[in-house]
Amino acid sequence: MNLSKSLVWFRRDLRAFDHAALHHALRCSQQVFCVFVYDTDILDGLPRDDRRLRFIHASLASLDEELRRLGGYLIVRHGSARDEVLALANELGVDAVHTCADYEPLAIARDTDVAQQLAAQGRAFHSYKDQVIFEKDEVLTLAGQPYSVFTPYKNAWLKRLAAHPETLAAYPIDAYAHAFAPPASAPALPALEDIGFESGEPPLPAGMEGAEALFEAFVEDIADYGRARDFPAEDGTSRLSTHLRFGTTSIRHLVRTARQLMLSGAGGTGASVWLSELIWRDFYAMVLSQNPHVVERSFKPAFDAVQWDIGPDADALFAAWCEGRTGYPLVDAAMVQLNTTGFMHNRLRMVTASFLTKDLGIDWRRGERYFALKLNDYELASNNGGWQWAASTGCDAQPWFRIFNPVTQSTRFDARGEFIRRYLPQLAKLDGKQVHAPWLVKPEVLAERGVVLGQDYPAPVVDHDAARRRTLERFAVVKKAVSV
Ligand SMILES: Cc1cc2nc3c(=O)[nH]c(=O)nc-3n(C[C@H](O)[C@H](O)[C@H](O)COP(=O)(O)OP(=O)(O)OC[C@H]3O[C@@H](n4cnc5c(N)ncnc54)[C@H](O)[C@@H]3O)c2cc1C
Repeated sequence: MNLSKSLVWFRRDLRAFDHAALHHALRCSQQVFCVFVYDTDILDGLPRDDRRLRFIHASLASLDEELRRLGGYLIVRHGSARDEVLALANELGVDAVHTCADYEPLAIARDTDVAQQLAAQGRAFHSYKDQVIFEKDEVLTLAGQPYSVFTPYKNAWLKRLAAHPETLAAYPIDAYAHAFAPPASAPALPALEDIGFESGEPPLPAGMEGAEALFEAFVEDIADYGRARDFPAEDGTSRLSTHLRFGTTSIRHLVRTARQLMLSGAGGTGASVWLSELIWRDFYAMVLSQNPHVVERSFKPAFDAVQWDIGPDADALFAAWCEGRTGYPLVDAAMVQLNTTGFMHNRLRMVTASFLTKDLGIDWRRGERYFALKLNDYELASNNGGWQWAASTGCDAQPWFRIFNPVTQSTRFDARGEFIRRYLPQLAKLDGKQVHAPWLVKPEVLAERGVVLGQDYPAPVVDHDAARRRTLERFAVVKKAVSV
């Protein structure tokens, strides 16, 4: 390719290092422009005070600064992304638009549309793999089918990486920076208020430097990750999910580092456990791209026969779950963490998703949508995969007869109740034994500790054992249809 002018369209790849589309555009063009669009097709459905917008806004400032250091700049537009990109491509007279591939069905439809309209203007559209290590059908079973179980997928993924180590090679930018179009009359980046959102601090350190600071701190303790990652009161995980979601870090950089730590022995057992988590991310991206029906329906069609509870009682239980009023402290503390910070620890995502579907009998799609609204790191593939796993409707799912007991999970993973007390101060005076199931504590003892059930903290909205029996009945419709 030998192009005169190119436009790089940034979406969920807000960085200026190890960036596939930027690298290719710079290499093959004489002049490269960069754009990000605050896409009204996505933003119109969001609340005006959205933590993710604050993260994006801060990350764009960091991206623009880095692009300027390299000799370029970022153009930021607000509108329907497909219209804005087409208009800008026309305005600048570029030969091609370059992007990093997105595997979500709506994004694929948008990109196909943009590619067609660009073609009609005589311009090319190039899309490059960037957000995962292996995409689409790059890792298949020996029979040429997509995997539906994680462990064999992971083994095949590792085998493919061993055979193709060049997959992890970084896409250099600096060496080709002379091709950046200089920032002649670039307007300042718009403030969040200019696009109808409230401004404020991002929910976590944003931008490339925010990601790198988190990663460096995490690597110090990565050896202990295999143990620490299960305890929500500990700071035992990387917290990089939001950065991976918006591409302020590079998945190749993370995998390369994890592998180096494994090879050198410096990462103990933790580095390989952490690498597995990154492979889960690729797995769910693959599942979505190979099975787009999961967006609306169960991965396993037989599970569409499950009848979830609906009606006013189910609505009231759903509201109690959303607001952290179920009377099960670990579930409630987790929901308060989500509502107040936009983050929820992985163990608690499993516990709360299991509770909604198996204890309250509510459709996983309602929970999935709530998480989508609240999570800073929300991404369709991992969220859908996680929910279908917990609801037992997905690939490699938790079998429906293994139902998390919210009290046992609490005593096991928050033994001293530290996490619960952090998010439910009304239970702060209960000791490590009482805090997991306050309804089992004598009312006079509770009262001494400042808690009246039903007043300071709710009584449980369901009885777990009875709910468990109802769930087993609910799943009886699929018992014969599938083998587990
Ligand atoms: C019901 C449910 C919903 C979820 N929704 C999302 C979501 O919307 N976005 C999201 O990024 N993750 C989601 N996860 C996966 C996981 O909970 C988060 O990735 C993790 O908690 C993020 O914290 P961390 O960055 O500290 O993770 P770490 O433990 O440090 O893991 C490193 C990275 O590996 C990836 N990862 C870890 N666990 C998983 C997993 N189970 N599936 C896929 N990728 C994983 C993430 O990119 C994560 O940042 C969901 C899990 C469940 C059970």
